[in-house]
Amino acid sequence: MDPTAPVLTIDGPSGSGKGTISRLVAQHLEWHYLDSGALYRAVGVSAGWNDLDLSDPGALVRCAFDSRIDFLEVVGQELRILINGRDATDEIRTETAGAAASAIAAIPEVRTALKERQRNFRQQPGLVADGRDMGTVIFPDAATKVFLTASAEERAERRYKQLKEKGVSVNLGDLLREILARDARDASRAVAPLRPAEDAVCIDTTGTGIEAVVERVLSLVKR
Ligand SMILES: Nc1ncnc2c1ncn2[C@@H]1O[C@H](COP(=O)(O)OP(=O)(O)OP(=O)(O)O)[C@@H](O)[C@H]1O
Ligand SMILES: Nc1ccn([C@H]2C[C@H](O)[C@@H](COP(=O)(O)O)O2)c(=O)n1
Repeated sequence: MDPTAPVLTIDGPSGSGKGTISRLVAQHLEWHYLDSGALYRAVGVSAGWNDLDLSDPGALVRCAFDSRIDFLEVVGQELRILINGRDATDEIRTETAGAAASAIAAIPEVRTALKERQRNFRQQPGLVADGRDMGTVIFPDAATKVFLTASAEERAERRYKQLKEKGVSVNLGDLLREILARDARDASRAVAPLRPAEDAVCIDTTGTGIEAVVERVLSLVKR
C-alpha cells in the first residue's frame, strides 16, 4: 500500500455501472483498478465449493481469511479471478454468487478480513476503487469520491440485456426483485452500509450513456 497514491472511489448499488465506469476511467488514467465486489463474491463461491452453511458466520469468517484470491491480469483479456489457484471468473458473476456475497458482506469479521487486501491495491500512479464502502470506510481520504445511481427499473433492464448477451435465460421481473432485495440488504446492514460518503458527488445515470458518465467522472478527477 502506498498512502500517497491518489484514489478515486466509485460506490453505488448493483447495476448502477460502477464496474463499467471504473474500468474505463482506470484505463484512461492508466491507474490500477480494484473490484471489491469480486472479493466478496469470491468468498461466497469459496464457501459454496466447501459446502459451508451461509448462516454459520464462524465458518464464513475462516473461509474469508483462508481463501487466497488472485486477480490475474492478461493484456487484452478479461481479468481472471482465481480462488486458491482455481479459476472462478465466470462463477463469481452469477446472480447466485451476487446474492451470497451480499449476505456474507453483512458479517463484520468478513469485512475486517478483506480490509487490508483492499487497501493494498493503493499503489502509484493511482487507484480507481469500485464497491459499496470505498469512499466511506476503505479509502475515507480519497481525493475524489463518486456515488453512482440509476432507477431500479433501468438497472434491472441493464442487467437483463447483459445476461441475455451472455446467453443466460432470465426474467426481467425476477431481476428487478433481486436488485431491490440486494439494495435493501446492502443499505440496511449495521456495518459499512451502502450510502454515499458525505463528500461524494452523486451522479444519477438514468438515461445517461456510458461515455457521458465516464467524461463526467474524469472531469471530477481532473478538477
Ligand atoms: N450509463 C449506462 N448506460 C447504459 N448501460 C450501462 C451504463 N452503465 C453501465 N451499463 C451497463 O449495465 C450493466 C451493469 O453494469 P456494471 O456491471 O458496470 O454495474 P455494477 O454497478 O458494477 O453492478 P454490480 O455491483 O452488480 O457488479 C453492464 O452491461 C453495463 O454495460
Ligand atoms: N465494497 C463492497 C463490495 C461489495 N459488497 C457486497 C455487496 C454486494 O451486493 C456484493 C457483490 O458486489 P458487486 O460485485 O455486485 O459489486 O458484495 C460489499 O458489501 N462491499
